[in-house]
Amino acid sequence: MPISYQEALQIIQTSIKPLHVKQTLPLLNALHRVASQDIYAKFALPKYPMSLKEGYGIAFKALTTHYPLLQAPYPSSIPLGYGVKLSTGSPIPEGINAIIPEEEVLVERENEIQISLHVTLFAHIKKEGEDITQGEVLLKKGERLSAQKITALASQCIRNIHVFKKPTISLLSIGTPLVKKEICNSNAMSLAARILELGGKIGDIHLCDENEDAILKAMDTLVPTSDAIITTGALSRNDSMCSLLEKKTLFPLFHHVSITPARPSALSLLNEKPILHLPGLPLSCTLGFEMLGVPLLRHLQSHPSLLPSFISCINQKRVTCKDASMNAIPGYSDGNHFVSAPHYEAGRLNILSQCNGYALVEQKTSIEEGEEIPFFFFTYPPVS
Ligand SMILES: Nc1nc2c(c(=O)[nH]1)N[C@H]1C(S)=C(S)[C@@H](COP(=O)(O)OP(=O)(O)OC[C@H]3O[C@@H](n4cnc5c(N)ncnc54)[C@H](O)[C@@H]3O)O[C@H]1N2
Ligand code: MOO
Repeated sequence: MPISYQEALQIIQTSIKPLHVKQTLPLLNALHRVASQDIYAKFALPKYPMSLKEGYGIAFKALTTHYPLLQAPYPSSIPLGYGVKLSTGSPIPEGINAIIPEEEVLVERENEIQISLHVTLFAHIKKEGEDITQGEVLLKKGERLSAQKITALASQCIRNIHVFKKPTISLLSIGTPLVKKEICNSNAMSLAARILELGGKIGDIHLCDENEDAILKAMDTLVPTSDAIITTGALSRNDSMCSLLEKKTLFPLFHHVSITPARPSALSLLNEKPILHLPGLPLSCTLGFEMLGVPLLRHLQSHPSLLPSFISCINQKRVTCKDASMNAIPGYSDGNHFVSAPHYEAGRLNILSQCNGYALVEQKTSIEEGEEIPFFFFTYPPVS
């Protein structure tokens, strides 16, 4: 009896330990890595109020249009009715409460400006701490370092950050036709590329025949140098991977999940290292990885949530679901609408290259046109 998808996720969360191995890296080398501690702002930015325009700062005085200009060094506070010349980014002297951009000045002389009576107080002034306040959290433990997050860290002169070690994932492709080179190992390359995209490292990629001894031997070789292993293939009834799990030679934390495709998937532990077993059929393998491998990788990297973010999309074309299990339906979304891939049977190989994500639906016989469904982008937020 397969367990539900939610139960499988819960088992990943509760039975697998996140890696929690920390390293310190220079900021740029840490791009896309997961922070292992909160990082706080050491100081406020800007450090002082600054002008956002080339022009003049004035200490506004009602009904005044002529402002004599003071030269630096300024008095401790600019008296009402006086002005100073300022550049973009200049600190604003005490007492200045409005900026007049130079193009709005009516008459510009060396010692005096003439402006209109209508002045907007505090316009074009960036306040102290408006960008970043002292003590503010810039990056949270578990958050991934993006180019956008780097802006804030670099502005604080932070050069090195503490991140979690990348999980090293090894792949074991099971199949005699693979060993005999009758078929090319597209599953391993596909998973390896996806693991790299998700911030993992690839350990070894091994091939082995569909026999129990060969599988166990290969796993013994891979375990010491890997944080986790993914096997593909030989999960059909009576196949060697399936029987190793059924006999509990490899103790399954779960085996058979109520998901479509990739129902025969399993998770086991060998020397405390997680082994995810995915089917060999290419689309079952890749979508099984999205449903179970992505959460495992996120968990190993201490992500607070196992599933990536999703958006709600309006289904554009009726889709029939295979059964009531959690169905992953590959397709394309423009951010608002969803269209499923035309044919996505488990054995198909090159479907996902025309998709940018998948919808997840459970307990449904069909998804009607106009129905709202959750959609997961392969890369979130989507690139291009
Ligand atoms: N009688 C039944 N048959 C099947 C059942 C069932 O309940 N009763 N379950 C089906 C389900 S569900 C799945 S999923 C698959 C699981 O298949 P396997 O994991 O045993 O797949 P393999 O036999 O290893 O491979 C099948 C096929 O896939 C291609 N393949 C395999 N590995 C690779 C690779 N690394 N790169 C590229 N392509 C690969 C290849 O064409 C294999 O021949 O079982 C159903 N059957
Ligand atoms: O994993 Mo299978 O894809 O349910 O045919």
